[in-house]
Amino acid sequence: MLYRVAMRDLTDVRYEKADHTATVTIDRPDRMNSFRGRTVDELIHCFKTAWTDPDVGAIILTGAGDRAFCAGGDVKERAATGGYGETEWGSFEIERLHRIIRDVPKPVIAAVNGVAVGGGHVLHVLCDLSIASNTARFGQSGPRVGSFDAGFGSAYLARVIGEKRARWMWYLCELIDADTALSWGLVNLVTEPGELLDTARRTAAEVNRRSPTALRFLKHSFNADTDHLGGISHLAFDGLDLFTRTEEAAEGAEAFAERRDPDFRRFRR
Ligand SMILES: CC(C)(COP(=O)(O)OP(=O)(O)OC[C@H]1O[C@@H](n2cnc3c(N)ncnc32)[C@H](O)[C@@H]1OP(=O)(O)O)[C@@H](O)C(=O)NCCC(=O)NCCSC(=O)c1cc(O)c2ccccc2c1O
Repeated sequence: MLYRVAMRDLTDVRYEKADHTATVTIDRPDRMNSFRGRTVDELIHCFKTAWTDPDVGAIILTGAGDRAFCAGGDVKERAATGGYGETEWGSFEIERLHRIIRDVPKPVIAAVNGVAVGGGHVLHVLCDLSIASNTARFGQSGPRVGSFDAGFGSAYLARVIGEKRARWMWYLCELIDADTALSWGLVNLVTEPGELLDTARRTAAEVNRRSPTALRFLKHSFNADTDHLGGISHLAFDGLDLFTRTEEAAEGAEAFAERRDPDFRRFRR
């Protein structure tokens, strides 16, 4: 079934605007703010709304509750259905969301209020700035649950924190804490949990005092240096689409849903 996203129909995401700052909140706390197809469509809708609103100068991305910023793709949905559910156009638009976060000509600030893992970790990495609660944890989990992000999610991450650390994150699938993330340059600031949103709003307010045209050109120029990774992402998402239909990927998702360790031994080549 297809549907059209409209602001009044948002179910998975909240959109608020105050003091020239748009706050986009992933609102699925019972699933650790993981995303399904509809969540991604709604996020795109909110980012486009903020992009085209001349009254908005900066955007904050955060998660509902105090446990999770975003736990990536909804693995339970994938284990049950093999996909990420209904979408506006029948396609899972995560690659478009990545592009919009990079391309929107306004600074995007991640307020990481809890765990940022898998595709949720990629979202904060793509934001211009990241501010974390001291309870936040960060990691990649694809090789544990039968997935990967071989474009911005790996190569751009390596650009941000260095090759060894990025490979460690992807190969071991361990979570790191906020202080380690700060020391790796993965986040800009760490705050007390209760001060996170105020700090993000204050940062957005500072950004809003700067020349929007200068910021727009700076963002594009920062991006230009790594934009070729979009081509790799494109290739990798097509590869991931094929991979998620395999028994190996299903073993990862099913093991997560069944709360057991995956057994990938039979897939070694
Ligand atoms: C996030 C965790 C580290 C949290 O651990 P913790 O011990 O604090 O909490 P629980 O494990 O007990 O979780 C609480 C509750 O939330 C449910 N939950 C957690 N994460 C998810 C999720 N991703 N999807 C659905 N549900 C989730 C969990 O089952 C519990 O529910 P109960 O009902 O049992 O209480 C830890 O939970 C964790 O490691 N989660 C999995 C993280 C993960 O692997 N994410 C997905 C990676 S793959 C991905 O993100 C991805 C991204 C893409 O862009 C894709 C694009 C195209 C195709 C595929 C893609 C893709 O796979």
